[in-house]
Amino acid sequence: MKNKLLIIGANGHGKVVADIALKMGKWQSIAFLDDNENIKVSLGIEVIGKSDEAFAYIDDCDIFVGIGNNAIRKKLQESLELKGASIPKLIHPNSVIGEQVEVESGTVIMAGVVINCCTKIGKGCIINTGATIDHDNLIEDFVHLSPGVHLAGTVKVGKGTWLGIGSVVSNNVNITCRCIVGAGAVVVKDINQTGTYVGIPSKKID
Ligand SMILES: CC(=O)SCCNC(=O)CCNC(=O)[C@H](O)C(C)(C)COP(=O)(O)OP(=O)(O)OC[C@H]1O[C@@H](n2cnc3c(N)ncnc32)[C@H](O)[C@@H]1OP(=O)(O)O
Repeated sequence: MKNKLLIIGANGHGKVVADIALKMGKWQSIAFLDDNENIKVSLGIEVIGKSDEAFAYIDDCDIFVGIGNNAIRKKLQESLELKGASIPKLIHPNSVIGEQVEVESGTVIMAGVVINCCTKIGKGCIINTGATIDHDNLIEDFVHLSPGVHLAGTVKVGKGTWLGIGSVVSNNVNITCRCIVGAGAVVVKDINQTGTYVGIPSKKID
């Protein structure tokens, strides 16, 4: 771990990420990179360059990708990993993490999240505000669980899948890779085909 943190992305999601990093109190200084030249300061934190400048900071800073889009976050994090960057995990002090929970690098766990025991969360995930993940879940890399998502016990969410705000998944359900589950959907059966699913019970629309 280094004593400076660089966050790529100074927009809405990046700001929430920075807020969590501030509350963790582990870094002496925090800065942003963002490709929008019009953003000079965000949340009172300076934007010091563009995202492709991140590699110049690898020796001095921990680097975290604060971008909500799963595919873009994956691409950036994997290119940083290849260059040997130190990528932290960010865990809000007001989240509740059970015993034998594993969380990998580049994942952010936001305020009010509850993760019950024996769950594994991969790298580069977003576990957004107030989501709950019950026991024995497997959340693969670069998944986004939006605010207020609830996963029952023994759920598996495949790589790059995005669960929309307030969606719910019943126990023992598997969702495959790169799916989108719409806001408020209820998933009661396995989703084996990549696509977009909405409604109660959820049905494929795309
Ligand atoms: C902190 C943060 O902000 S984190 C981000 C949180 N944001 C979210 O969770 C947003 C989740 N997004 C959604 O639910 C979106 O509606 C999506 C991704 C499922 C679909 O978006 P699009 O592909 O643009 O689909 P579109 O809006 O054209 O809708 C297609 C059809 O599905 C219906 N539909 C779309 N979303 C839903 C939904 N969540 N539940 C039920 N029906 C839905 C639409 O009414 C439309 O039906 P119609 O053809 O009969 O008119």
